[in-house]
Amino acid sequence: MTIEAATGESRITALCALSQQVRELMDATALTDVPEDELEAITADVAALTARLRAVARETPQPFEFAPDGTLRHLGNAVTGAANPHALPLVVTSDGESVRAELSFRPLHEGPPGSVHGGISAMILDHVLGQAVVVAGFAGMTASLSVNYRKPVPYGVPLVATGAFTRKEGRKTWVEGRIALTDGTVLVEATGLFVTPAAWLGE
Ligand SMILES: CCCCCCCCCCCCCCCC(=O)SCCNC(=O)CCNC(=O)[C@H](O)C(C)(C)COP(=O)(O)OP(=O)(O)OC[C@H]1O[C@@H](n2cnc3c(N)ncnc32)[C@H](O)[C@@H]1OP(=O)(O)O
Repeated sequence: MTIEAATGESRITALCALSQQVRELMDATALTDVPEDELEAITADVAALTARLRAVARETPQPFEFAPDGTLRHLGNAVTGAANPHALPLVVTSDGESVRAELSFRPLHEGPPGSVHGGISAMILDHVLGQAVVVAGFAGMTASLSVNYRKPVPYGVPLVATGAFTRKEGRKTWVEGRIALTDGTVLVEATGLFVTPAAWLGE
């Protein structure tokens, strides 16, 4: 490994650590009960930190790229990106046929009081289904996503998200998936249609 590559990876590690700290800041913000004067002091501190980060800034998040070990990564992705504070970040694995991710939502993700926002569940399923398309050997953009909410999704509880290919027709790929408790109880189900844009195929 060259010094230049090592330096770059070392900075990426630092960026991921910052992103994790910002997630903790977001969680703490959503749950804090400190008094108003303390809130005002913290707001000023955070504003100062924001200005320091913006001193040297890019226009887009970390790109989809090859990591030094040859694997693909997208550190700026809103769902999986370790360098994006918005991401859980979700870690999706595959057995070559389907995909799976273990996850746990946080109070920050609240929609209805005491449970997770339906849009957050849909976002996770959109991504898991998209990776199921890739594992099936295809690629595409979400054209439609149909979500069926069976039970409220709790936060602070271990969950499993899965996705799998169902069928293919021309540039259209259908996949299905779900978020379930670890005992298999299904909370949310989804089916998705992903379309490979003609331009991606050079058509
Ligand atoms: C091992 C390696 C690991 C690597 C690890 C990397 C992992 C990496 C995974 C990332 C996973 C990300 C998962 C998130 C994925 C998003 O979030 S994508 C963002 C959300 N989606 C979008 O922004 C899409 C916006 N829409 C579009 O760009 C275009 O409308 C589309 C969907 C590409 C279709 O455009 P198009 O190709 O021009 O469509 P068109 O030629 O008119 O239609 C083609 C066919 O699709 C049908 N169709 C098109 N749109 C629709 C629709 N909305 N509804 C129903 N049918 C439709 C048409 O009817 C037509 O059918 P046929 O006539 O062929 O039977």
